[in-house]
Amino acid sequence: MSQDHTQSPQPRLEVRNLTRRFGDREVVRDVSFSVAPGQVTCLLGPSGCGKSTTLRMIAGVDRQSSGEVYVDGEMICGPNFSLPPEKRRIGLMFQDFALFPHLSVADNVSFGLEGSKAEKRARVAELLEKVGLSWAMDDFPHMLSGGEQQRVALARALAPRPRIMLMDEPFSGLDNRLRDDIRDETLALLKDEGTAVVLVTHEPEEALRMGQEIALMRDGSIVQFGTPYNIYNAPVDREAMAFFSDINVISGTSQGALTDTPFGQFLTPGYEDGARVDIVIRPQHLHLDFDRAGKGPEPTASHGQAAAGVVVRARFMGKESLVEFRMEHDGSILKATVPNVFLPPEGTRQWLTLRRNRCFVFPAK
Ligand SMILES: Nc1ncnc2c1ncn2[C@@H]1O[C@H](COP(=O)(O)OP(=O)(O)OP(=O)(O)O)[C@@H](O)[C@H]1O
Repeated sequence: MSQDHTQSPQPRLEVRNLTRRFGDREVVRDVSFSVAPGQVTCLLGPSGCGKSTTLRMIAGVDRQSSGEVYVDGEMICGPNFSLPPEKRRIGLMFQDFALFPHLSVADNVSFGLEGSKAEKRARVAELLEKVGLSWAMDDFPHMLSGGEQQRVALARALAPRPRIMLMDEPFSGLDNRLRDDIRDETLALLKDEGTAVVLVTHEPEEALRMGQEIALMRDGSIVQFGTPYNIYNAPVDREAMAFFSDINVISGTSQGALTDTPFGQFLTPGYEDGARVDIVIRPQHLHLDFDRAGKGPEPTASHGQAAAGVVVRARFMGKESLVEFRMEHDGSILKATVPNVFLPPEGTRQWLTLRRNRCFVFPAK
């Protein structure tokens, strides 16, 4: 059974049970989700998981094997019906957007617009103002920077007032600082226009930053759907957790619904006696006990008991430092991020605790 990721009230875009087979391989399997006007849903996942194929089916440039797509409640493709791409009122924006080099910025934006000359001129002026490029109206694309060209492409995609915008890694050609600015501007503009957006990315930071909702995909299926907060803080499995950050794994064996670890006992309800379990935690939720080298802190309800490890590596990374420990109890390596410039010297012995409410229990791999 596929999960229903649709929501009320009526969504602008609704994708129901989309499946795409190439030969006997299902590259997209039973994908369902919906997007409200002015909202951004990110399709996030590793290369080859089926994100672009999903987008291509919504755009109408690829045909689904089964499933349906609705826009404002009207079916645009289904078992015996497929509206041609140009009739779908769907805007597209890809990484290798191509502006017409021989047309001015204004003509690029008005290309494909219908209506009187005056109407077109007004819409072009409105959009160029929104993307901050009124001054470049008469310039040609080669006279603009990469970021400016991207903004022209956005204005051009938005000019015909698409109900939906499909974006496939649209920002990956830009350098970091520029990318952050353009992402934020783009979001504001899309919201302002009330466009429903599906954004494909393989970068977790981009999805967390851009999406009101994230569909995490793996091997053609959505494995988790939710707000960035929930996807990050309540991962469905170990892979979903590891997709967003480094993880630390503390292995144990469940006995009487409890698992003993050097960090104290964890509740592991639902696991049979003898089942191997992994307690998983992100590096920022490991705490270092700075004050009492040599003598561990007392156990607490929120942090459990402390286990000792020796610093094997400490790296300064700007806002935070990453410290790696070799644990005394089993020689495993645990990583902790420390939110300041504190860099303990290699070889220092320290006590570590885990924030217990940030630990997840998953079946051992
Ligand atoms: N026309 C096709 N014929 C056969 N297989 C295809 C075709 N198009 C895509 N695939 C396969 O479908 C799978 C999903 O591809 P898709 O491009 O949707 O993935 P993706 O998640 O967007 O990856 P990327 O981020 O690398 O673009 C891949 O294994 C790809 O090889």
